[in-house]
Amino acid sequence: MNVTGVVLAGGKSRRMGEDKRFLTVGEETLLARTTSVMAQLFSEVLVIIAQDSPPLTVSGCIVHRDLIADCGSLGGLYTGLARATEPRVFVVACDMPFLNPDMIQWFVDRDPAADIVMARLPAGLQPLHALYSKRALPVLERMAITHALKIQQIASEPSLHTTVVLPAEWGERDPRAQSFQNVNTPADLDAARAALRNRSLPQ
Ligand SMILES: Nc1nc2c(ncn2[C@@H]2O[C@H](COP(=O)(O)OP(=O)(O)OP(=O)(O)O)[C@@H](O)[C@H]2O)c(=O)[nH]1
Repeated sequence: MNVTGVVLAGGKSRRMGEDKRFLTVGEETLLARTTSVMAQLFSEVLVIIAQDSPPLTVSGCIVHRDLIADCGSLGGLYTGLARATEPRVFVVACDMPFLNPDMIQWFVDRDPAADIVMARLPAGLQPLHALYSKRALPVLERMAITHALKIQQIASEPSLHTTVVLPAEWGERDPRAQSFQNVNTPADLDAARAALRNRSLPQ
């Protein structure tokens, strides 16, 4: 479908206090959960790690190091987009325990003419469950150079066509917005594990 899947996995996990990628939710680590959903959808899946990260191997994925250092998730997105062999990428964070393949597919199909497809949540735009075309690369590069690292700001870039998906649209598919949740703290991790246990209970 001319889209590369990108999983950002180069964060410092400061709020968690230990490397989030290898914490388990259910049977699998967060990194294995996210990459296995992406591998169901995309024939090329890239995992982007920090420049100073120890080596990492992820089954079925190609691992790249950040091309630019110290630019946080924006640097990871830039690297994924630059390294992708397809003209567009769908990017997620490695700490999203409830990625939904149908929802991702729906985002990918939502507006083939757009340079960016991003959800608006009640708290604001969610740039790490989003589609980007390579046309966004020069803008991301400029943002990195000027250290304007809030990826959401790309949505108001006049040279790019951004489609914002509103809660009224995605909410039909995922009323609890679980697709967009990420795990930052030990309390978030406990909540994700509890949500998974509740899901597996017979209704
Ligand atoms: N490749 C890459 N990914 C990053 C970088 N910084 C953050 N990420 C990823 O971007 C996503 C969101 O990161 P955050 O949760 O905001 O940051 P974090 O560093 O993981 O956690 P904190 O240290 O608690 O802020 C996660 O998937 C991170 O692994 C980076 O410098 N490079």
